[in-house]
Amino acid sequence: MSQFKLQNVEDYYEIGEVLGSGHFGQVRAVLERASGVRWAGKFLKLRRNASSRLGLERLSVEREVEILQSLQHPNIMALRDVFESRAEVVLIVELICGGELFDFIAEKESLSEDEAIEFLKQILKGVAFMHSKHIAHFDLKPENIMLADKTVPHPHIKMIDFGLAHRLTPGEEYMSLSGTPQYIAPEVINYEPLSEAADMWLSGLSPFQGENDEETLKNIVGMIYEFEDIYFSQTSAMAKDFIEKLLIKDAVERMTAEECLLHPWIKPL
Ligand SMILES: Cc1ccc2c(c1)c1c3c(c(C)cc1n2CCCN)C(=O)NC3=O
Repeated sequence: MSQFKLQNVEDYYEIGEVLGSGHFGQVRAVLERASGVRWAGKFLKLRRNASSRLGLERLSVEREVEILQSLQHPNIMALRDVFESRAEVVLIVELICGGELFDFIAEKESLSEDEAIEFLKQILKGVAFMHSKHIAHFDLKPENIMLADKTVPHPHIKMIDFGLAHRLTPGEEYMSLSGTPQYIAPEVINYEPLSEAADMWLSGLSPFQGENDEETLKNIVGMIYEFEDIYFSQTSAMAKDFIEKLLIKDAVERMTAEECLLHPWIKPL
């Protein structure tokens, strides 16, 4: 059982505004008293007892911490410190000020394929790194792809929220139904053993989006999608080939992150 710092987090960090919240608890801006450096604090409510449905099991928090401690990469949010009290664990993590990639793209008039490739390469390098350590994120979606600083000419990608991440042991089957409907892979919906390939199921503009979650899930399992002209008329054939090689139902046939980095759309000859 991992031991986190038992000191009061507020003795070391001034707690600031809420940046976001989710199933786990809240993310708040924090200021390190000794250095004046700004970080983010992920406040995770712990389950009070085994029968409670509220809060997180301590074991799942330990898993997230252990995974973050082994993932030091320029495109993955860094973990700095961990505090715990009776009711919560606080992860002190890198403050990522550039907002979500999704919003950055939405605010732009247009995004060229070259600009898209520049972002995609960073995401793929981070995913290839975590997969090289047999760690899968299992919740890669636009909200979890952020920018360190969106005011620079070439913004830097930071992947966040490893709350559903898992270290996969070769030969050990891992199933889960967690994830976000419009972005989860067919093998998750079918409750089949999962691998790093579940992270490679294209997320972003989901071509499977249905009227509701049930329809979306049916579209995914049935591989019912189309490159609607209103979105893809200006998309190159190479880009569509890249997408099609990711939207493959059989996880074994789907491109890996390393294979994506060698695809001619990403790495022209
Ligand atoms: C400036 C800002 C604004 C919102 C933030 C964050 C930072 C943020 C951060 C993190 C997470 C898990 C969620 C976060 N959120 C919530 C939204 C994330 N999709 C994080 O790990 N570092 C952040 O800065």
